Amino acid sequence: MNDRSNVEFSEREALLFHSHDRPGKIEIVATKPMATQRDLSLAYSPGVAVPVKAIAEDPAKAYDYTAKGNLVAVISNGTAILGLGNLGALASKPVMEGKAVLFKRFADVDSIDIELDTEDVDKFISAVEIMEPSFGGINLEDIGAPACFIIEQTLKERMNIPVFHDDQHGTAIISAAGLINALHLTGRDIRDCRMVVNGAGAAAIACTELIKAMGMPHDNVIMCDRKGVIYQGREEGMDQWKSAHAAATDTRTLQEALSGADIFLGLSAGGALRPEMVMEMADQPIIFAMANPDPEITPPEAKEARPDAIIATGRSDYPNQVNNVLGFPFIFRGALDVRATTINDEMKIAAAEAIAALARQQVPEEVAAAYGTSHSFGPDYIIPAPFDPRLMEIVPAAVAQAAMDTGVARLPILDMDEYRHRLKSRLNPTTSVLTLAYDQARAHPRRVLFAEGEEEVVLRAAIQFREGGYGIPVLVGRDDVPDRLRALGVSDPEEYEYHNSRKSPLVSEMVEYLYERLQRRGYLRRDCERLVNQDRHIFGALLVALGEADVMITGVTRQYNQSLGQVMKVLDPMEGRRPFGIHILVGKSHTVFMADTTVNERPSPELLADIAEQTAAVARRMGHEPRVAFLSYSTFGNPPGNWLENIRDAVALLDARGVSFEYEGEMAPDVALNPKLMKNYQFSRLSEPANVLVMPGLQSANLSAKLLRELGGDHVIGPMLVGMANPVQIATMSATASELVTLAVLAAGGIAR
Ligand SMILES: NC(=O)C1=CN([C@@H]2O[C@H](COP(=O)(O)OP(=O)(O)OC[C@H]3O[C@@H](n4cnc5c(N)ncnc54)[C@H](OP(=O)(O)O)[C@@H]3O)[C@@H](O)[C@H]2O)C=CC1
Ligand SMILES: CC(=O)C(=O)O
Ligand SMILES: [Mg+2]
Repeated sequence: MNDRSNVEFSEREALLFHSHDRPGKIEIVATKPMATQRDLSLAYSPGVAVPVKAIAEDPAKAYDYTAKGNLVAVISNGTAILGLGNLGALASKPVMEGKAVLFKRFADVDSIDIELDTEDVDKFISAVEIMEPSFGGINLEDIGAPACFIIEQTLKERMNIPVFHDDQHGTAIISAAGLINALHLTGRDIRDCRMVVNGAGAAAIACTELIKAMGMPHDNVIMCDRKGVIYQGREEGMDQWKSAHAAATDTRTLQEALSGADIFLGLSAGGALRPEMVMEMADQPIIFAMANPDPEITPPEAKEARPDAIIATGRSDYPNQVNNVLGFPFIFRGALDVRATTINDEMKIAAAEAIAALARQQVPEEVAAAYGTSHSFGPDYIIPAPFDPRLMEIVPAAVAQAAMDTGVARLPILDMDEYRHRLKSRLNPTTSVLTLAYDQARAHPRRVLFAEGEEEVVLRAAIQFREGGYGIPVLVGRDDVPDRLRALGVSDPEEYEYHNSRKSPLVSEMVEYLYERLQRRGYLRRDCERLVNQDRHIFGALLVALGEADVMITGVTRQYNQSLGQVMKVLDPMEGRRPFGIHILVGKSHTVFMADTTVNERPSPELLADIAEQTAAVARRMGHEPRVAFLSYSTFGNPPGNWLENIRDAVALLDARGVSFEYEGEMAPDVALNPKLMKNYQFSRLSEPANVLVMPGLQSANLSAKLLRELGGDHVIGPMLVGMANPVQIATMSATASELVTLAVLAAGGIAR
């Protein structure tokens, strides 16, 4: 299918993708149980009559009792399917289904595709306008110009929900965001640039209008269509929308128009821009070849002709994807959440600015990983990737705020911070659990020591930690730390504190400190000197011990137990505590805490009881009412075995201690977690499935945690080390930067203790 980009697939593969399993890309999933007769009576007749009457009395109640408020129709007649042209309503269905699933994937907006088999503008309008009761918003898609302008304008006037032609405004918003950053990088002022737009259809006209509204003078823009330059006085193939952009120019072809131009904006068809045309453009030309599926010119061709160019396409498999997918899910999210009556210009500009600003910030690790290479703001990264999780928090909030500021919000958001948290948790359950911890870390920034500052993943974590405002990173590393930070896109690496064990003035104090601790454990002074100079875990832990940092993060360069062993040469557990590890499993609707997954091989009854109490405390700190299950292969003595006494004694110890949470055991994991199986044990003291699982021993605990991490559907946080006097977190060797930041935040915020 395509041999030039870095993603290859065959036509067969594309067809199989769409046909395998269940044909197509969407299905409907019920949000209410449909298991019993009673459920059916409530969901349908007779129960359904109650909300019917309520809505008849007060139409706004439709938002409370139906899916309307989160439902968007993606509607097309297939007259301009991508850049493939007019292939009809039915052929557009795969694209419309695709848009519907993107709505869901990126912004948790429910969406359904509707293909209307008509090119008659009035019929199209009548069909859509009577759908208003069904939907919270209408996304028009792939309707050719000029019909699309009339359709959208009329529907906007007639409907009281947002109507948004994505090829026009979605594209305009994203290309404006990309252009803001490309101009920024090349030091240009929008008022002095010359731009050539190829295409004069839905997308091209809307993009040009927005860019002119942002300050580019009308006389600096030349627009071309299939017949060449749209000049003043041209009569052939014109309409009122093209005429509005006709230029006073002697040029007649795209090639002539491009001579000396700063910007090429392609919204036409694949292959329309040839390398020799690009050669004529100004220095550092900006080339947005946005036709889909094939751009006007491919990035390799453009780069060969002009190595100094900044190049963007509409595709995800090249750098700089300027595609409306970056916009429409998040724009509708914001509009739906305030029940906006429309999506106005202020909301569009707010979205463009928010997206542009995001690209100038440090790229999160999961995004860098998805790209397969590291990215920071520059010619190959002028626009965030659609799967950047920050889009979901930032863009809808900006759109919702603009809707409120311009008086089109029917349900204003009273607490914007709370709304942003809600946005994050819609997609990523981990973040809702962590939100408080992140807030806490921001409110009380602490000094966090990243002991393995020679590792790129650690540097990334330190950057994210600082840029997120979560605290002050302190790095252990050599003198190239600033250069390496700069290479990762940090503009002020000198602001980062780092300690080099070969040069640190603290070394002699550290050696004394360590020798004092280890002299009766078989260590000579010179052993201690060597440890301080050569072991970053020891050196890092000593920095914490001497008060240079509050929290320590390490673990990516060594096995867990080796890292822990070194750290414990320097730092102590809390008085009367034995450190242990917790893995936190975060699913779509549940969070489970599993312990001890990392430290104690055969916990005694006392230790099992301690682990239960302390893990319950962590669960509480993370907003969950703990229900502890002591796990075993056996449930209440069945099958009988030799290893149950420890667990029973631990349960008895909790009885004696009179703890304030539910606990029960011994029980198998399915009994602990499955409500149906639980019902077989009416005497059990757990009122609901357990959310704290105390494991009987390290073997089963560690391997369960690792299996779940590798195979399970849940997101896994941890292992989180608790019980140390100074907060220390030891990550796994496979940890990503985001995972390191999470551990740092949990430790700094006092949740992991
Ligand atoms: N990256 C993105 O996010 C998006 C990309 N697009 C892409 O933009 C393109 C246009 O889409 P849309 O505006 O919806 O479609 P329209 O049908 O509304 O407009 C197409 C326009 O392109 C012009 N055109 C077609 N071929 C050429 C050519 N070889 N040279 C010059 N002009 C040409 C047509 O000229 P004429 O008027 O003479 O017929 C027409 O003006 C498509 O390729 C689409 O995939 C669209 C939306 C978003
Ligand atoms: C991306 C898009 O909407 C298009 O190419 O039509
Ligand atoms: Mg489209």
